[in-house]
Amino acid sequence: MWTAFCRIQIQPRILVDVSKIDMSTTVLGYNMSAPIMIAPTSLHKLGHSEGEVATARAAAACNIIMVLSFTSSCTVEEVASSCNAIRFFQLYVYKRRDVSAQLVQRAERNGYKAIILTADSPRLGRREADIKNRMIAPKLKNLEGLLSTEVVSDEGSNLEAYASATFDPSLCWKDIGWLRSITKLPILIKGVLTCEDAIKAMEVGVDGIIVSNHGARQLDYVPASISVLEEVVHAVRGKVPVLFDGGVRRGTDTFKALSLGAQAVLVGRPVIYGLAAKGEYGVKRVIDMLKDELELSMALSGCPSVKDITRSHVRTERDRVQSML
Ligand SMILES: Cc1cc2nc3c(=O)[nH]c(=O)nc-3n(C[C@H](O)[C@H](O)[C@H](O)COP(=O)(O)O)c2cc1C
Ligand SMILES: CC(C)CC(=O)C(=O)O
Repeated sequence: MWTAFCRIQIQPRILVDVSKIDMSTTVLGYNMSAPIMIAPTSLHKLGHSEGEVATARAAAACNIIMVLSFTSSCTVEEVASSCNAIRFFQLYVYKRRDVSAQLVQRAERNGYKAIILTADSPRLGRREADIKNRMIAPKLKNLEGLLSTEVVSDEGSNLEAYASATFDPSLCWKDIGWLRSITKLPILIKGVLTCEDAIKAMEVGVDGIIVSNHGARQLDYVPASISVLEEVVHAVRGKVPVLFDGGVRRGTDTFKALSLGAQAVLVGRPVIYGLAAKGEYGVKRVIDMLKDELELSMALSGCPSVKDITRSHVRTERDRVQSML
């Protein structure tokens, strides 16, 4: 993914008044200090004893939106009562639909503002490190009293065994209607990589799209998500917001994704690294670094505000090929 970002050049404009840089923006009408969000990642207590509560407090301190994973270590309620961060809730749909429905309804009751349906995981990808290390299955506090996620298997990845036992591989487009019937919250689909799926998502009436390849953890040989962002943006034609994740490590990466039409980026691994290193402070540092780098990139590109970042501020490989024809 990093090499895909490297292939995109930035085309700065000079002699623009950049004495003030405004990174603020909105997603689904919620204000944020910068177009950077926290991607849903599971089990934050593997990184730090305070888990998602620390992550959420950092999101609140930075005034950015956090997406809580369905497979979080802390409960929906614990995270909600820990701070005033704007939170979205990521959903996996289980074979036991009633369990997923209860989680959605708890999220709604506890002030989460949107449901992010992760649609790229009917099954778990073949994660060979997890198989070799005999990855443990998560004990999910959210599901206490609802469903046991303990899978007893002596070999391979217990995470994979857990996913096979619980995730519903029959989930399909018509089920967006089911999800609509159980919540009033906006629904965003995470895992779109083609314009065909972007069009289908709009046909079933989703409120937003997240271009993502799940951090390259699912299917090998899918494209780097940054390389398909633009075609999805074209297909969507501004009808719903398009968010982006995958490989954002620098402010320049955020700048490139915004130039190609993303409304905001989500960041996965860097947040977990910051959490593991220094808890809430570590996550805040990671976000502050990404914000500082974006601010400088905007200044040096002649973009005083997020809306000033346009398609003509980047040059992709396709642009270079076309200019040679
Ligand atoms: C350790 C880990 C756990 C993840 N857990 C989830 C999850 O529970 N739900 C989900 O939708 N995506 C999950 N993802 C994918 C992220 O939401 C995101 O798509 C991806 O990590 C973005 O790429 P980045 O890590 O390069 O920023 C996970 C990713 C990682 C690295
Ligand atoms: C528990 C897992 C299925 C969470 C996930 O989405 C991931 O590890 O990529």
